[in-house]
Amino acid sequence: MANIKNYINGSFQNPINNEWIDNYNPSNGEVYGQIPSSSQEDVEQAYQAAKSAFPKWSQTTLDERSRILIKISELLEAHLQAFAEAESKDNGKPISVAKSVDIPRAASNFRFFGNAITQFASESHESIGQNAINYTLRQPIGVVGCISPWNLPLYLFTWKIAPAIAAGNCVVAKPSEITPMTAFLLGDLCNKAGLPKGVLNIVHGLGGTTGQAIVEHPNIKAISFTGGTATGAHIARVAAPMFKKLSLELGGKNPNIIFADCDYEDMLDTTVRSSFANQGQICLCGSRIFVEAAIYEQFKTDFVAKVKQLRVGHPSEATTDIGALVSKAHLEKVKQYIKIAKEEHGSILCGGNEVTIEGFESGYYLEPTVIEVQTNDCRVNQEEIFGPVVSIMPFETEADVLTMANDVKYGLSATLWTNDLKRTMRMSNQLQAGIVWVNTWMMRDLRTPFGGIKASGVGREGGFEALRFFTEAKNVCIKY
Ligand SMILES: NC(=O)C1=CN([C@@H]2O[C@H](COP(=O)(O)OP(=O)(O)OC[C@H]3O[C@@H](n4cnc5c(N)ncnc54)[C@H](O)[C@@H]3O)[C@@H](O)[C@H]2O)C=CC1
Ligand SMILES: O=C(O)/C=C/C=C(\O)C(=O)O
Repeated sequence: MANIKNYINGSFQNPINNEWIDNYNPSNGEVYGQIPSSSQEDVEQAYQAAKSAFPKWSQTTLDERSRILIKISELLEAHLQAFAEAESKDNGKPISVAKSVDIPRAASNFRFFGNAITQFASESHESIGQNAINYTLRQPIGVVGCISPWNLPLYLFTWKIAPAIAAGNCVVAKPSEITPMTAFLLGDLCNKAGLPKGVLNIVHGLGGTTGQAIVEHPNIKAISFTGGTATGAHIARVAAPMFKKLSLELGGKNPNIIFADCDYEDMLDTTVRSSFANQGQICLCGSRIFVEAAIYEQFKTDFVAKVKQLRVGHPSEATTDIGALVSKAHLEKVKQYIKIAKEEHGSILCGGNEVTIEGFESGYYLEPTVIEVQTNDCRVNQEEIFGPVVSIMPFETEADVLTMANDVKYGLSATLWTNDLKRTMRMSNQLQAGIVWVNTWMMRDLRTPFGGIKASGVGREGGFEALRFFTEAKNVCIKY
């Protein structure tokens, strides 16, 4: 059994209440370890450790903070294989994805913010004619909370804790209880890299108890959260009256808009990826595909043919394109949407069924599924499914597709396929999304603002936006 412990004040501890949660391997449906079901007392201990570490860490030079973060990055790279195997086992994603995407990006997050903090500058404003100069300090907040989801476990966990620590804060962090393993393994690397004890504290447990205790803690002054929109709304209700800073990265129902003048083969390959990467469990996946009528039938034939070639298999097989979904409950949720699609008179063009993998019959496998819908105004097009399921439908005009793309409660990302520059400019301006990709998908530059509008969240992560979130601006005005 692979048992996990809390990482508090630089050491590994059992939960005070000695209560545990089973940890499942999605590839075979078996329990393979236990994780702490931490209580408010554990969160308080983590908070106290963070509070004690803060005076020194907040005064640690930027060079030293940078050195430690880059060292963590190097250690992650040195342990790539072990971390990728752990991530794949915990989450069900193909090991190839964990090895080429998740763990390298986690390492990049530390390297990026290790470098970024040395370039982070504050502003000054000369009050001309008033004999005064203003300068703005960017001070760390103190103890901050970071709560992350299960779809990109270490990738998103480190996307929060790296900027928080770089900016001089101390952190109480909680990974998803569904995928806690790599966050647990990270603690050891932090010690090896020389991160002072108490700067990062990792408390495991359920959202409604452990997560809730972080959000409710009166002295944890900022919360950075990624996860479902309903949970984000709940966190906002708890945290807002306490005047906490909030960064909420929530769900998406992203349009993938394909015009007839696009580079067809590039579009086709990328659309398969943007639909089904990570079993479709990425908030940025293009789950609503709109295709210009002139190429709709051709696209439908070619897309379905390519999707049928995707191999659903055990995550450890090099040939696997689609691994297991993250949990039994999530598999059931996604299957429920396939049922809803049929009730709504959608046509299942391919997929729609569970897959049994020999030797792993209790794993959570589902065929990649393409549903042809008649209207954007159906549940399959309006609600986040977050699995290997996409819808397709044709459109006639730019105005029509823009209306449909925006006619959804979410506003995270949008992808546009066209070679028409003026159309690109018009549509990029009008699409209601925090991120627009044109002729590409999920091309990431960590300096760029990342986040959504509408029900997709509040605030931006990435680059200096993240460092601004994790600092308080204080203006000093000096009259001379
Ligand atoms: N980034 C995204 O867009 C993500 C979206 N989702 C969506 O959310 C749906 C539900 O997935 P869940 O695993 O239930 O996500 P969730 O939003 O409940 O979980 C995300 C994190 O929040 C924590 N959490 C839950 N309740 C909390 C609370 N009251 N206070 C503080 N922390 C809390 C969880 O323990 C986990 O660490 C998915 O089916 C999917 O549609 C899920 C994961 C990521
Ligand atoms: O920062 C990125 O590159 C990706 C972020 C993805 C999510 O926030 C998500 O899928 O939840």
